[in-house]
Amino acid sequence: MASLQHPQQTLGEGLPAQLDDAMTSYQWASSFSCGGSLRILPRCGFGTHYGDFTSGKKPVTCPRPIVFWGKGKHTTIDCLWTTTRSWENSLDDLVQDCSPATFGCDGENVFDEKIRKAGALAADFFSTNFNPYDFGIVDTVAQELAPGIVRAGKQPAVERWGVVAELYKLNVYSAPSGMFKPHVDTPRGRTHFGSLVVVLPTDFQGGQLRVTHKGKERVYLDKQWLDLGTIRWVAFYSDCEHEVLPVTTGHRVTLTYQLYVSEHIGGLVQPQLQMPDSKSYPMYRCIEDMLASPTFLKNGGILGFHCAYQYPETFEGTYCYERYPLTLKGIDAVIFAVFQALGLTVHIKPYEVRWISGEIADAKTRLQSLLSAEETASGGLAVNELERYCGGGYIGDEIFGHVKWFNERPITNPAGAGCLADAKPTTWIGNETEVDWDYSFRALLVVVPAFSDRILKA
Ligand SMILES: O=C(O)CCC(=O)C(=O)O
Ligand SMILES: [Fe+2]
Repeated sequence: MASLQHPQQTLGEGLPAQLDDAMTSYQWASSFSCGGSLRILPRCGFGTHYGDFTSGKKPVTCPRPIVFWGKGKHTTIDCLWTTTRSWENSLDDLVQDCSPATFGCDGENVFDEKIRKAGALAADFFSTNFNPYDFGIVDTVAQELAPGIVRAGKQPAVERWGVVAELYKLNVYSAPSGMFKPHVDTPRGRTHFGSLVVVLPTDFQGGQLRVTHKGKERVYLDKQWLDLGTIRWVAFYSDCEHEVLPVTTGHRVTLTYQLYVSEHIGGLVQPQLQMPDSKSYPMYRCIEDMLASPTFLKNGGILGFHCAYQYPETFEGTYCYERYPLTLKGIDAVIFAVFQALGLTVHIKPYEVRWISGEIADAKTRLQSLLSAEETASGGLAVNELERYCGGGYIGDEIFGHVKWFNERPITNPAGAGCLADAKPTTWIGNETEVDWDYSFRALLVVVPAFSDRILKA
């Protein structure tokens, strides 16, 4: 019996539609990218930048960034520091020592200046004094994008989780036409979720970064003239399509990092960092009311949510699923967290779009079907089969035949389609080729007991 009763319970028919609305508005308001800036403050004499953090009044500043590369070469990157530095190399030296940047396309690293015009130094060919951990950048990314608002429930090891930023490349996009056409970043493993771009303080124009997700667009780095002498950074979910617009003057020099969720970095992330209370999401109340309604999936069944984002997947199949909750992004993490907080089991199953065939019912019919009383014996069997998945075992895709879908199946990310239509006969480009990992969709499969057995956690 449902332990929670709300007045809305009698309005059973409208409840799925309310949840649908709450999910839509959350998606409109939620982040798939974030960014910030950091002022460079040259130091004279003694003293550190970190000491200032305690005052709470001064903005966080950072020292001039220096890049070291080649045999003893180095240059300080600060366009406001105009004095000639005879003891250093110039920015032009750095630009010249970069190799032409490639991108991944159909399993190969391809060089094609119609898609990407840039220079690159791989992380093992340079070093820098700039460290994004020092200025709260990684902490901010963890708070804004961290999929890890969800802890993987039963595992104590997951108490310490956090975000790791792995230095990947130095890139230079130079005038008159340095750019990178729309693409998604190549997935690099199960816990990979995003990309961080740090733009060093050179003087350039153009070179905005455009990131899109489900029709929403954010443009970063579009106010250079205000930002001379600052380091700017942008982080985004790497399955979201993005592009670097043409650089019209100067050199745009960036450090790029791969963002991973990590469970074992202890000191870097405060274990006491709280996940938001699941009850604070508007979806919580909708879901609670829906489950408390006797008309909602009366005889129980598997309620399916198609995830809004795509996730790295490898050929080995759907094992190691215990880590999946840590990497859920945005609304996907919220839906997972809410059902889990209410005491229901939620399984995360990757799939390819072609596995889930058939017509997609319109929203009204789909939501209405959740309130109809039919379906059952096979629903019960499927629930039992799904429970076997609990121990990390494999469950076949037949399960999808028993799922009652809440939302519509997503369409494949059209990354690069626009530019590649002219350039190459393919539909997918990444920032590097990668044969072992691909983006796949995921479904959240919620095991909903029959109303008579439903006990919700308060
Ligand atoms: O430099 C940027 O703003 C983004 C670069 C990028 O998309 C990439 O390196 O994959
Ligand atoms: Fe990219």
